[in-house]
Amino acid sequence: MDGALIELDGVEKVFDVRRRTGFLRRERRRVRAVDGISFTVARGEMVGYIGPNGAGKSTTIKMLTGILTPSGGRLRVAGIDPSRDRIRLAHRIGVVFGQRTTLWWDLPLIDSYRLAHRMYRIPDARYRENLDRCVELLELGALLDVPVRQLSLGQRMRGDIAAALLHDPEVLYLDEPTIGLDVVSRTRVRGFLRELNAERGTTVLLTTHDLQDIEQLCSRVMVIDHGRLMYDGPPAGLHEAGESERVLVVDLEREFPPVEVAAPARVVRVAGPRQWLAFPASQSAAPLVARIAAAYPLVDLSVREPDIEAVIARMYAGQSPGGAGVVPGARGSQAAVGE
Ligand SMILES: Nc1ncnc2c1ncn2[C@@H]1O[C@H](COP(=O)(O)OP(=O)(O)OP(=O)(O)O)[C@@H](O)[C@H]1O
Repeated sequence: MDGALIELDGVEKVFDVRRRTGFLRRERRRVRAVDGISFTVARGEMVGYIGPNGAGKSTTIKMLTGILTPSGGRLRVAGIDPSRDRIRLAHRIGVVFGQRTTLWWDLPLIDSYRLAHRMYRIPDARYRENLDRCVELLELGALLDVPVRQLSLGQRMRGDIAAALLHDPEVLYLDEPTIGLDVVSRTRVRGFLRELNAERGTTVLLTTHDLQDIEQLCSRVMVIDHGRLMYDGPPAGLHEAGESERVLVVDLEREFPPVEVAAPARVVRVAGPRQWLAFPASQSAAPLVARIAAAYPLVDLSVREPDIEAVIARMYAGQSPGGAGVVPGARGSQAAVGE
């Protein structure tokens, strides 16, 4: 890592929204989608950017690509002001929006790549090399001649990731890259991103609703809510800051009273032979499982991860000023202000 590649200093984005409130009446509201965010991302970092629906994630990414102009603050990507120099920046960044495709719907996959080759004026040898590598690692070989509209969601997503990387971007923004993917596709996409980051040192900023994406890929995560940065630190600290819990579900041979386990683990639900035990997400499930298996006839078990909304809700509840990674003054922000 040599210096900051992404720099935000007090960045804001305010939208003016007109809403019909009656037959002839309209109300103007100002929505503060991003409310004074500051952070830097160093070259080679792989950072998660998470938050509940409407938190301001996509708005931040759109400002980082130059699609939206900030209402205030200072923003630089690779030393470039994105909204002023969008074309020059486009050669340095790659963008994947999980819910939309940049590929040509009716054309075979390879045609979108040929187009990128020309559009970005990628040297022939470099294009060939990058394409071969993406085709191999993302297993796209059999799909190159298939029209994009015939691809499954997972295949299309892999196709989109390759398209974003052909011009060797230094930064890759990924907006929900694993949304709607099955387990196999998700694992493949995560494996590829890990390799890309390790081998090429590509800086990755990833928004997702899947906490496992963050835990498996990122050494740093930022949480945004109501347009403000709530947390910036390691993923493990996220659980500590929010004291979130995982749930161990055990199936016993028959009905039992609530199983006896040591605090802070506790039984939160019993239904016939099945019992649900909550325990801190920062702790391993292994000792708990061992204890139950030693004392009860255990038939089956599974562990449920907390979702992002639950982690953030607990973070609000348990937020202590100056706690590890919790951004001071983050609480009490307002998403919208009236005029
Ligand atoms: N073009 C726009 N005009 C008006 N309001 C907008 C616009 N884009 C976003 N917003 C509002 O700004 C806020 C932040 O939206 P944003 O899409 O950045 O959230 P998000 O964190 O990406 O949410 P999600 O996880 O649902 O994609 C929301 O209140 C949203 O309604």
